[in-house]
Amino acid sequence: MAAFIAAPAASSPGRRPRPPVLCTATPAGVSPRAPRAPAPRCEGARLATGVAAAWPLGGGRAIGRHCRHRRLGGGALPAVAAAAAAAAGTPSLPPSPTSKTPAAAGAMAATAGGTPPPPPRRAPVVGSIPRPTSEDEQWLQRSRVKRDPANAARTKVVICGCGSFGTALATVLARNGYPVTLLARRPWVADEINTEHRNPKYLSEHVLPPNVVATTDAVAAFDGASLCVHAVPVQATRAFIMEHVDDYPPGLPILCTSKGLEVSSLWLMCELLPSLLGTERQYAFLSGPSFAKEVISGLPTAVVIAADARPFAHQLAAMLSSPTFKVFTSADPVGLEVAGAIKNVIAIAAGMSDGLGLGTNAMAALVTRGCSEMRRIALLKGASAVTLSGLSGVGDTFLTCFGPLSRNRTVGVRLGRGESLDAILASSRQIAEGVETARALERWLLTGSAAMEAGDAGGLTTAAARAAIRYPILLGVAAVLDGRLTPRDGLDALLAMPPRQED
Ligand SMILES: NC(=O)c1ccc[n+]([C@@H]2O[C@H](COP(=O)([O-])OP(=O)(O)OC[C@H]3O[C@@H](n4cnc5c(N)ncnc54)[C@H](O)[C@@H]3O)[C@@H](O)[C@H]2O)c1
Ligand SMILES: O=P(O)(O)OC[C@H](O)CO
Repeated sequence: MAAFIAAPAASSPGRRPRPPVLCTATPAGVSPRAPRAPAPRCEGARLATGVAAAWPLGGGRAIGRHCRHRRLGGGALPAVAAAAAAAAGTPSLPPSPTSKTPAAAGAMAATAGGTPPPPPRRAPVVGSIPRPTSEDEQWLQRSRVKRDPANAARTKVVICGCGSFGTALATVLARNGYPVTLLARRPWVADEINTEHRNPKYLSEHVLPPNVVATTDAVAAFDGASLCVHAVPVQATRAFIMEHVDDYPPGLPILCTSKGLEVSSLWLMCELLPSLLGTERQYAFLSGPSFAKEVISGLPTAVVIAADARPFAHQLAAMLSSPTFKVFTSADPVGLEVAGAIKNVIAIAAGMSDGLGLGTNAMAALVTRGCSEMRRIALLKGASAVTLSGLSGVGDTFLTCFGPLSRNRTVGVRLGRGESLDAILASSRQIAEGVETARALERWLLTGSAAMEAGDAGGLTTAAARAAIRYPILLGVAAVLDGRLTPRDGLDALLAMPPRQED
């Protein structure tokens, strides 16, 4: 890991984006403090607004038509995203309630009851993800060659979130030779990791490699780090980052593993993190079928890392890859994240079906139709269909819906057997992200850009009526979690729906 990405060259409309500029300044690997190239221009946003303005962005996020401001309906610059989305005909998520920008406030007023925004004029663009270029392939080769033990030993990784997945990824990285520091919340947890080489709260039966250490001191944890792995649950992320925001070294790249939609903003992690930690750093997102327990046990696992800047994804893939941990790369963080969030909600539904004893036919139908709902939302958000059929899409959905280790599935099974949600959550120490994500999704589907979705939905005109037809499983899970429906009534309502053309 001797080189890292400084910034891509600006692209012009109609021209093929130029390859990212590489910074080879630091032999110790990813340097958060390396001098940066001039900020690129965000062509997508500039074209969309028709103004020759420029926004500073880090990494490869501003590459022509792949600009994240066009694809995302929120993020660090909601006004820009909304303008770009409107011009491109791509719906956007409502801005964060905490947003301070006047444009965002206006957009919120519109969502809250003013004039509704116009429906999109054309269908979202699908398949706009770039193909690997020869430069990408060269990078992949170079990255593989670079993972030599001496270099790894000088590349410190800090992991935020000392739970199951943080601990499992710490082990993967440490086995590859990287020194890892887990940022723990409790001193006794850090002490036991340092003295006994075990995480006493999560996966405690596993001995951690000696190059995994822990601390509760954030300044010490971040000091000298070349990469930060974010494994804090989605709903705790905002508070966690607000607490430590001054401790993050400028430019420290982030690899996020959390899956879900933040309830307060309705944002994905690829929108939330840059809004909290700024756009002048690289972000990548890891997902795919990967139970922490199997990862730490060294059982074969394959995941995907997505980043707007492909070389960054390649570098991270090289850091994490091993014979039992295969890392594919993608340039579609939005697709990966939408799928990662929604599969947890589908898994709750699958669990309910199992808990009710409805059999495998029902389960397969439910999961398949759940995937249709996932696909509809992902395409609305500008994701690639390829991502949805990949490891982070159906791959992780299969694992979570059918795998006995899934916490989300377990919540569903217990609901189906008649336990209350409060009792289930009170008796579980671990996070089931699908619970809060289901609530966020319901709000987004009823008030957000999905509610604006144009097209034929049986002549129904209200957003709620259209959403009920298009997203019966996702909305049904939210209603059950909220106590408005029993699992039995929810599944009966699904069965009572008239058959229609499969889509
Ligand atoms: N466990 C898995 O198999 C797995 C696999 C892939 C992805 N993920 C994702 O990784 C993320 C983390 O999941 P996990 O399995 O590690 O969860 P977990 O329940 O095992 O642990 C959560 C960790 O977050 C910490 N935490 C909670 N609130 C916090 C706060 N306010 N500030 C700081 N830390 C806080 C807890 O102390 C704990 O260390 C989730 O989004 C999950 O979907 C999990
Ligand atoms: O245990 P779950 O339901 O949170 O699922 C874990 C991971 O997301 C599997 O990839």
